[in-house]
Amino acid sequence: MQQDQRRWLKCERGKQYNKANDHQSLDSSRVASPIPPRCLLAIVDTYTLLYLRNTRRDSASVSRVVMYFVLCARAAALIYSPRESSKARVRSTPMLVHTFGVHICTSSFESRRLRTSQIVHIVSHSSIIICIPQVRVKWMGRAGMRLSEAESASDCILVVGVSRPKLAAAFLTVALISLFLTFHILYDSALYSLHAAAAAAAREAVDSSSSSSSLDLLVLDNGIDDNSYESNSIDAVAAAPFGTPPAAVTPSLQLQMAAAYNTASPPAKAHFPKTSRQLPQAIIVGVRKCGTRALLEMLFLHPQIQKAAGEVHFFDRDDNYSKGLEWYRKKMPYSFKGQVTIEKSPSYFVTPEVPERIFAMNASVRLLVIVREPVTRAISDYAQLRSHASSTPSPPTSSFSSSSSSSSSSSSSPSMSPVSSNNVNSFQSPNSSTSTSLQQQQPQQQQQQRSFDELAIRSDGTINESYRPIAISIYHMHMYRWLEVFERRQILIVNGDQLIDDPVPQLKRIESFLRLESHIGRHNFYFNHTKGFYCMRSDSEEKCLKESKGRRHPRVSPMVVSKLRRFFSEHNRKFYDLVGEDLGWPEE
Ligand SMILES: Nc1ncnc2c1ncn2[C@@H]1O[C@H](COP(=O)(O)OS(=O)(=O)O)[C@@H](OP(=O)(O)O)[C@H]1O
Repeated sequence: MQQDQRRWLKCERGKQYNKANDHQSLDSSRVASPIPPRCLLAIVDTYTLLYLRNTRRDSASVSRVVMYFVLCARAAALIYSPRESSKARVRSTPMLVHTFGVHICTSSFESRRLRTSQIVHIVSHSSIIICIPQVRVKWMGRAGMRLSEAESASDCILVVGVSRPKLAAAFLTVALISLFLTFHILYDSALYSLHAAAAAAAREAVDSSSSSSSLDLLVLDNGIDDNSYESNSIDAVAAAPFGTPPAAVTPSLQLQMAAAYNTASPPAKAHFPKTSRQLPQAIIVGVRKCGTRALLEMLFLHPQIQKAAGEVHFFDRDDNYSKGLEWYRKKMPYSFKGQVTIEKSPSYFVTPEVPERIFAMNASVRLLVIVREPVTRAISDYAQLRSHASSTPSPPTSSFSSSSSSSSSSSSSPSMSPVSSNNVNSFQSPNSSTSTSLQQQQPQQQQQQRSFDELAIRSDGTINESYRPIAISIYHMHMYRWLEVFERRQILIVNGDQLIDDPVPQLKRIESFLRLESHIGRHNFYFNHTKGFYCMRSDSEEKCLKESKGRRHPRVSPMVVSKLRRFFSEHNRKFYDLVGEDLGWPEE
């Protein structure tokens, strides 16, 4: 105790000394005598205190040796470069003390700054005690800084510096968050790689299954671009005049599709613990060529959204539907609890049975209907049909169905009322086409060689409403069926034209519709001038949709366009009334 008191006195004496010599250069002769020989100057900040507290002085660890050299260098810098700012030095000095093995004694220091010249002086004499204030060691008890009874009495240090617990806490928080994020990113990328590997394996399986078949019609893309599964099948159906049974998908092709899809499902074991395949809580039900793929990919930027690969066509194809919900569930991606699984199959929108089937699966499902200005959509549809017709080899045939026959059959087709039982099949996709033959594709393929103008406007100048690209664009004819089954609040109408021009506002609407936190923002997009569309950017990659999205449209005569717009204006108004939103499409 006596020793403690002596040390205390020394500190106090130093304090007195400082008071007396406030802002004066130190006179070493005046302070030399009462000072124990091993006392050194210490300028201690919070981190050093922590370090001092947690490191045993007698441990000869590598870090201690390294520290010794570092501190000696710093001491030299301090002594020989007095012109450096005192602030920097005050920060760098404390370790000196630790290395030279000094203990800490504290006192109620008065507030006062140590001048650079003083520090230099102190260090060069290395045997001075001055108690300098501005020590606010808030988070280390004073007891922790006092000498214990057992310890040597010869050491004492000067404590100068500023304790910064808040800064330390901030650093610690940032460090912890960075650690957490790093871990999260690693975990995410591992998850992504596993899924990618599963998808690649699935694609390989599909490739091999389709290449081994005699018909090379099926191109299944399990990833970003969807058109594959839909394109060949639905396009063929779409090419048919409205109201005629779909003709493109042969039984053998259907079998291939089913086989391909069976093999295409990712291996059941490729998933993380705590993930499972969920039936979709939200479905993009259409409309074809309105940006359904872009919408799904953009939504997939949201961490809470998982998307099904490709198009599942569960509800619109009887053969798929007959396989049951478990089959459908297995087509869904693995998801964590709380994530929303989304599927998109654009032909759901126009297939009469679909609303009730979806309702039977989940009465509270959320539905997204993306629409686009109807004439542009029809032209886009035509462009796709034409592109696929030209890339699909024509079977040898001499038969050719003239345009008038197609038109007349269309005009005599039943009205589009879906409640008519005759009409149920009119929009039915490939599942109902099992009785059709390959030959029936021929006129459709050849039909696509004709111009849009010819196909959309009959020779007598009337609109060919039964031409499928036109028929699909008459949105209210399909929409009302959905509203007979679902409440309006379960359906969100997405503006496909705006999604092209400026995706973020539409995506924000959807996030809120799906009750998800807002996450997707402008940082997720950049405009690709070559493509003429927005492309996506996430932490890991930048991605544009492939060429089949954003095709060059054929030239359509302005007269035909304005004629079609006039035709659609009344239908559009009916659609606006039905959904209670005016999408502002041009009427001329
Ligand atoms: N960001 C972005 N990049 C590329 N394409 C975009 C994008 N956003 C919307 N679109 C529009 O999406 C149209 C294709 O629509 P779908 O994906 O619904 O087509 S499909 O029914 O699945 O075949 C496609 O139609 P076309 O331009 O006629 O090809 C695009 O206009």
